[in-house]
Amino acid sequence: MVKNLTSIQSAASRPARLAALKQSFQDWNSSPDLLTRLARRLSTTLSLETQLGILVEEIQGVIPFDAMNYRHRIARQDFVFSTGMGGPHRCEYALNLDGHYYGTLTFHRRQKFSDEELSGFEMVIAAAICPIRNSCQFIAIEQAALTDSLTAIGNKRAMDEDLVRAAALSGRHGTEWSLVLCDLDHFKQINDSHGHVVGDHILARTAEQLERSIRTSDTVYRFGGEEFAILLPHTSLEEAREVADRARDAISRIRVDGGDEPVGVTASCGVAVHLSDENPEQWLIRADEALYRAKAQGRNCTRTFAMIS
Ligand SMILES: Nc1nc2c(ncn2[C@@H]2O[C@H](COP(=O)(O)OP(=O)(O)OP(=O)(O)O)[C@@H](O)[C@H]2O)c(=O)[nH]1
Repeated sequence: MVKNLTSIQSAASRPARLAALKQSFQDWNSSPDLLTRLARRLSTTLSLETQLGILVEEIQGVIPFDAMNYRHRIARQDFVFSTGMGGPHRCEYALNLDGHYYGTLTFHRRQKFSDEELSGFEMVIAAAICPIRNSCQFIAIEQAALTDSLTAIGNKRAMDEDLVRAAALSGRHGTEWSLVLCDLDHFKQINDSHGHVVGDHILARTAEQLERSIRTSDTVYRFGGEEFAILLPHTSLEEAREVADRARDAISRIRVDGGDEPVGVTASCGVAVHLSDENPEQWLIRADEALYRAKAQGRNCTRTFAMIS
């Protein structure tokens, strides 16, 4: 109680400082100074794209340029931002902070940049690098939350998000979406006979093989222990069935060193094409029913939902 009273009294005895704070807030909020405004605007967002757009706007006001490009590889994905058309002269800045790299910024112009302009770029980049670092780290964390750590492909959360998007897009412009569920056969036996390390190697190789057997527009996920899925845009049920059979064939060729002998595995697949007005759960349930039928009918085969309805 006494302590609280003291702090209230000491706060009340500092009106000059409060007035200075108020003034400084007003200056900060409406500052004509580029670096203050830039730092304030960049700190309002964790979208790297929005930040780079702000950077373009603010720099253009002092140093004219014809094009700006930014590129960085974040969490195994290329992030590229480009604006304008490049000129023959360029200056390039690798963004490094505390020993970490946060991408490369390149400015292009028809006329050569002067030394003053070059040092101007450096000052602006020095003010922008911390917010850019924060956005890069945010993308990496977001990506990690959607990635399966053993196989480095999308996890269940990524699959759930993509299924919602796919169900919304399905049917628009005549787009057909198919879903393949792919479950390794008797995987428990592999773990029990050869150990979890061998099992883990098989899971990692399965993800590799699945990624190799699809187009770049298709996506592979590991959504359970030995359960994988492939989401296929612009793909009919019959085409998806062919993809599933190709994936099973690729999986059946996997051989992992199991000590005495190489260890192989087979997979069963269930396929369902998205029906109009169907929600993602209903779609998933139908693909799962087809998979259940593939398991029940001897494994190492593909079943489509159409065949069992
Ligand atoms: N090595 C390894 N095993 C896992 C992992 N996640 C789940 N598993 C194992 O996967 C096995 C799945 O077993 P079940 O669900 O009985 O399926 P199954 O033996 O493949 O049988 P069917 O699917 O009916 O052919 C279990 O033994 C789990 O312990 C993992 O990350 N690594």
